[in-house]
Amino acid sequence: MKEEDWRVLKIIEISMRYYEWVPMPEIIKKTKLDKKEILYRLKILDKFKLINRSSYGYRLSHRGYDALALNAFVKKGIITAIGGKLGVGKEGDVYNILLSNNREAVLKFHNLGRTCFTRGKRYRSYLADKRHISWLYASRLTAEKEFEVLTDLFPIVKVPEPIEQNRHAIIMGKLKGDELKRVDLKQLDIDINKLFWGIINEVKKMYELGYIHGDLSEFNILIDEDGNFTIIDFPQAIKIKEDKDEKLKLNKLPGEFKVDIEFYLKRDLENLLRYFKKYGINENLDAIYKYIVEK
Ligand SMILES: Nc1ncnc2c1ncn2[C@@H]1O[C@H](COP(=O)(O)OP(=O)(O)OP(=O)(O)O)[C@@H](O)[C@H]1O
Ligand SMILES: [Mg+2]
Ligand SMILES: [Mg+2]
Repeated sequence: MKEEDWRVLKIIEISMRYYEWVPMPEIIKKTKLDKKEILYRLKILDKFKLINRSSYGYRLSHRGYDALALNAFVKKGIITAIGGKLGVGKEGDVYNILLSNNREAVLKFHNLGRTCFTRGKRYRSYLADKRHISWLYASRLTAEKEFEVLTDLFPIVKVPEPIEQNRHAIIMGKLKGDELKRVDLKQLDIDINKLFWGIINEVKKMYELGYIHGDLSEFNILIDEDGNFTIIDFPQAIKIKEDKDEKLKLNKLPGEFKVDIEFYLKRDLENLLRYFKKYGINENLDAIYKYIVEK
């Protein structure tokens, strides 16, 4: 791809703030290229499936958005190679990458709207007042959110190191190990009770820093063969203070926000208790909840 191809693609990206389908006259006006050249560039972009077209005009495809983020990382000299897919989540794909300092890392694309928007509710707190949200905007917002949370938590809490963010993509430190869900803890030479309390203590630290994970379960904790664990996947994290402010703005009684915090935190804890019950850990939800929220 040539510089002009990227230019046309970026103009389409920018114009999508105003158009569902960006019309040709707009592309001509903004790129200052002539129509013949633009048509040629669009053909290339179309060949790589970076755009979609209709009778109204052109728009960025999900792949096109991925390409723009990737190109930005490459141009900044951050990424030198991209490898295989590590995982396909409901909201995005995770790839192995190589940084320019030869360090391995992972790249996570947030792709909201590619699948259905069933998790929409969780995002409502920060998308509430933005009408007509496009997947483009929503995906970028969740990536920014996840990056911000990781930045606030790392390295105090055991989470991946945040490295870079661009558009809907974040680069973070690569972790060894597998999802708890896919590991048989009995096969590991570890103290399961210690692991459980280790995770609970991370949740407590997270809470003290003002966050609730919001989707904590055996799917979002990675563990290596030595029993070292890391908590991942933060786009839906709940910022305790922000929630408080939001509710106060809506003229709710101060007591009411506590209900939400308690609900989300207890739901996370219930997931953990359910998982660890299979390994003979029988702790009481209210007692653990109290342990986390008290100073
Ligand atoms: N920093 C990392 N290092 C190694 N592997 C990772 C890392 N981050 C994510 N993964 C892998 O990619 C998978 C998907 O990542 P993550 O859970 O963050 O994305 P998601 O799309 O939100 O997934 P879900 O649909 O489960 O919510 C993880 O389950 C894990 O296997
Ligand atoms: Mg996940
Ligand atoms: Mg997730």
